[in-house]
Amino acid sequence: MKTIVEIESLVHRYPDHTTIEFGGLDFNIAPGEVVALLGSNGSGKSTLLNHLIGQLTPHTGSVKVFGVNPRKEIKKIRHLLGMVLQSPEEQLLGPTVWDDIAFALYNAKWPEEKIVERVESVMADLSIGHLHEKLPHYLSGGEQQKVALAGAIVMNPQLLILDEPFSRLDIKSKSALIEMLRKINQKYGTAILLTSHDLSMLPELAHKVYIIKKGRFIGQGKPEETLLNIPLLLEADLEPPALLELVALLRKQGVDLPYSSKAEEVASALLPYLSYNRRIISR
Ligand SMILES: Nc1ncnc2c1ncn2[C@@H]1O[C@H](COP(=O)(O)OP(=O)(O)OP(=O)(O)O)[C@@H](O)[C@H]1O
Repeated sequence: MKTIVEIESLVHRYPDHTTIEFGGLDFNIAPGEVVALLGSNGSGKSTLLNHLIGQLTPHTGSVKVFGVNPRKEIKKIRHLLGMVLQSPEEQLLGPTVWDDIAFALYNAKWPEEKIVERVESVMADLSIGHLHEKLPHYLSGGEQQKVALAGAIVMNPQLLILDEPFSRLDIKSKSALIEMLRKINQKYGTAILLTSHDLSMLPELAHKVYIIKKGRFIGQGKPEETLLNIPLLLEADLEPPALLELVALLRKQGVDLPYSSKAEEVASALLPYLSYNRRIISR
């Protein structure tokens, strides 16, 4: 299968000699794939993302993104990448929200009317149209995250890299972001790599999940397999979402439940079992 991201025997060494050896299962991303990288604090997620965008130099091993070494040739692939890193406020450089989001389009010399059309459509998708005159510096954390995301998707990247995209968002904004990422993925075939500790949001979004522990990829698969593998999640110090844990436990007891992070779906699959038992008890 064609891949757009590959790493091989990657070892990173920070100046203080903290060393992360990425290993275990192969890590790769195919065009149009939505990949969630899950791991506890310090497991190496941000380090890996920084290698993919050419911010770090491998101690040994290699990284390929769209077939090139991002550390050496980022200019060749920069237009294919959109990213929001862990401190989105550091990415917001325009004097106003509107300028910030439009920045890459002006740089790419888009005609003015196309720029206005595109920026307005992205702002509407993220429900941030009301912020257009605001100074990015004075936005709330969640608003900054959305503005940085708008700046990342405005050029229709082929790979969107998101470090903890849900961390500052309230529940309504999280669901809206999931919806939007799904839309971008389906409409434009944009591949997405995101990191998260919050597993409850992923079942509806990710095509593939990697579980990382201290640089080692210890699990990989479809979310419905990986996120129901409770021992694997616990081994990686990840908190299994309560509903998925319940589904996994009841499935082991032979109860036929769907893989879902929606309580209503699990509840309606459970109801027939409950009414069957109630009939037995009342006899
Ligand atoms: N600049 C640095 N200098 C030295 N060590 C670092 C540096 N940045 C990260 N590390 C160390 O590298 C390891 C991996 O860090 P990384 O930030 O990649 O983890 P993470 O999985 O993204 O964690 P989190 O979920 O907390 O963001 C940690 O042990 C961290 O202390």
